[in-house]
Amino acid sequence: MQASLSLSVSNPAAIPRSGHGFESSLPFPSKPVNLRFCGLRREALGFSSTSSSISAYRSNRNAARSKKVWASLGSDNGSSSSAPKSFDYDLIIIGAGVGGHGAALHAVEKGLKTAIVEGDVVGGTCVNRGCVPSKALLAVSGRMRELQNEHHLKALGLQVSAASYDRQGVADHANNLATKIRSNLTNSMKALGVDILTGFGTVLGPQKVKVGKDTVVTAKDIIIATGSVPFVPKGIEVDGKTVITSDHALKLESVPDWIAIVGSGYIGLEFSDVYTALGSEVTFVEALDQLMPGFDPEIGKLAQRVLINPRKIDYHTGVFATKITPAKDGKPVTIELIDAKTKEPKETLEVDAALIATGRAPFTNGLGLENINVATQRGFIPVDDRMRVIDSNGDRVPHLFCIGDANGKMMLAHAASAQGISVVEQLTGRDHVLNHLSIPAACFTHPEISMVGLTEPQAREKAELEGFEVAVAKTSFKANTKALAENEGEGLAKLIYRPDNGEILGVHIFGLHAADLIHEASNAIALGTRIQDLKLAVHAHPTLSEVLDELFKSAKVSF
Ligand SMILES: Cc1cc2nc3c(=O)[nH]c(=O)nc-3n(C[C@H](O)[C@H](O)[C@H](O)COP(=O)(O)OP(=O)(O)OC[C@H]3O[C@@H](n4cnc5c(N)ncnc54)[C@H](O)[C@@H]3O)c2cc1C
Ligand SMILES: NC(=O)c1ccc[n+]([C@@H]2O[C@H](COP(=O)([O-])OP(=O)(O)OC[C@H]3O[C@@H](n4cnc5c(N)ncnc54)[C@H](O)[C@@H]3O)[C@@H](O)[C@H]2O)c1
Repeated sequence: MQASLSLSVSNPAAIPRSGHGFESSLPFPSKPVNLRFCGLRREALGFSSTSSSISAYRSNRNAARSKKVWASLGSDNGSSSSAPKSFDYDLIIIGAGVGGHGAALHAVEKGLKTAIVEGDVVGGTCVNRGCVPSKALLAVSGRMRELQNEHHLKALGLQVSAASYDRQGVADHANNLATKIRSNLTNSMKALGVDILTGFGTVLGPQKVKVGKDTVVTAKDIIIATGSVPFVPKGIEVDGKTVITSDHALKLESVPDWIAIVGSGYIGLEFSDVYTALGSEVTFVEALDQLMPGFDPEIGKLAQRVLINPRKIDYHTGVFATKITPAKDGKPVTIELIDAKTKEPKETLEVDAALIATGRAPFTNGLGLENINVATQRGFIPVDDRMRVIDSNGDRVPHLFCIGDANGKMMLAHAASAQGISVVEQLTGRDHVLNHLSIPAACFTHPEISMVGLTEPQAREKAELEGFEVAVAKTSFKANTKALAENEGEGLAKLIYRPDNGEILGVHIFGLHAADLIHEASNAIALGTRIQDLKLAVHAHPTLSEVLDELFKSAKVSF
């Protein structure tokens, strides 16, 4: 079940094929271990290393609580002979992205003495090169789109003279937001007493981590949360100017007149929204037979009608971009395409720029996994459903967990964080298995797309295998007062469910604020709430949430 889910989110075509190189955005210059880190070692020996009395109090309290935690863990997590007898920390997390951050905050809340190791900057992909700056650019593209839509403005009785933008101003908005959120994340960890150790982390052996060149720290448990980097297929030359990945695109150093976007998944689609709003023409190159192959097909079709067809976007599907050469000496970027099935050469495109959005590769190089007999699978660290790392013999590695993009289960920020929280729950005495089918996903285009659970084809396949019936209910945004008041009636919500017992199998939404609306459905799946109970829930009028109210009410449950 989980395997098929992870494929639906992180498309199989995007998973790096073995032997393909990828561009790492994490060169990790080896940084000297900072003073803060040295202080932590003193703390481990009984000295207070923090200047604030609150932190000192928390640290002592954590240490006291952690003794209890260790005692309560029993022998299940048994350690190998080379394992240390006492520990600097209860928990060390390698990687301070959103996954590591979520795990760290929950760990200190639960009383664990916690350190987080970061080789670059706090916040990882999401904060510095992902969710955060991309959503800042999308906030701009949403407003530009609205201000440029005369028909829409006229329907609201508004008149606005030509909208324009300052590229550097837009870029600054994205960069400033990333800086602000990075600082929030750092401060939240410091305030709660998480020790931030700067340097590249390597697993030396059971319960032992090297930070930077030669500092060794020990912990009862270790979580690997080292994330991912853009995956660039072999044959594509990235110069960072005319052939770029999302790492470069988020800096918005230019807005090309014509840009090819290779890959029509989340990154491709969101950037097509940004670039077309800022005036670029976009050409999609997609290996599979349809655009947006990861979405429910009906939602994908609607998205194509609204997000692709009316915009300055054309596309080539069923083709691989095999060779891409950056612009040079007045010559354009060239993109050689081959038929995805026959592998016959097709055409060569000439464009101003190309954005490579062909998925992400786990960043697990240099982690020292060989020291603990763990072999990666296409770079991903194998884990079980409790995020416990599995070694080359198929056995659990005691005290070692991996969360987030590095395990490849679901490459989303909130999934990484939820996995981290789930691990901490286990470490502090409460067994917990995260239901990945309850984790929502959203694409922040205008309008937005969101989903949770299975697509209709996946649900029908499962139903056939397990022998139950599937039903589908739909509601349109056209019948929703709030959406019509906003002149945003284009939208659909779709519910896939079991009519025999009212179980929700999947919900897909395309429309205004779809990313916020999905949580009623995802929480219902997480908590096991059935449709017959949701039908009785009350929604404020007039709100967009009534789209889901109508959706649940229109389902025919024979329970
Ligand atoms: C353009 C873009 C937009 C996105 N938008 C969204 C979105 O809107 N919503 C969403 O849910 N997801 C989004 N994502 C995905 C999201 O960013 C990732 O799923 C998420 O960042 C994964 O978190 P993580 O903690 O596993 O890893 P990361 O965020 O990648 O963090 C890993 C951290 O580990 C550090 N590290 C790596 N190796 C070591 C080592 N050996 N020692 C020390 N430190 C190390 C890295 O420097 C990094 O800071 C987006 C991604 C991209 C690229
Ligand atoms: N809003 C969000 O939550 C959000 C936004 C951006 C990124 N992300 C995450 O980041 C990850 C990476 O996003 P992404 O869009 O790069 O990956 P993706 O897996 O969503 O899409 C990659 C696309 O590229 C196509 N492709 C692969 N190789 C190709 C080639 N050589 N030629 C043509 N097409 C090719 C694939 O068929 C697929 O459609 C995703 O797993 C996603 O979860 C999430």
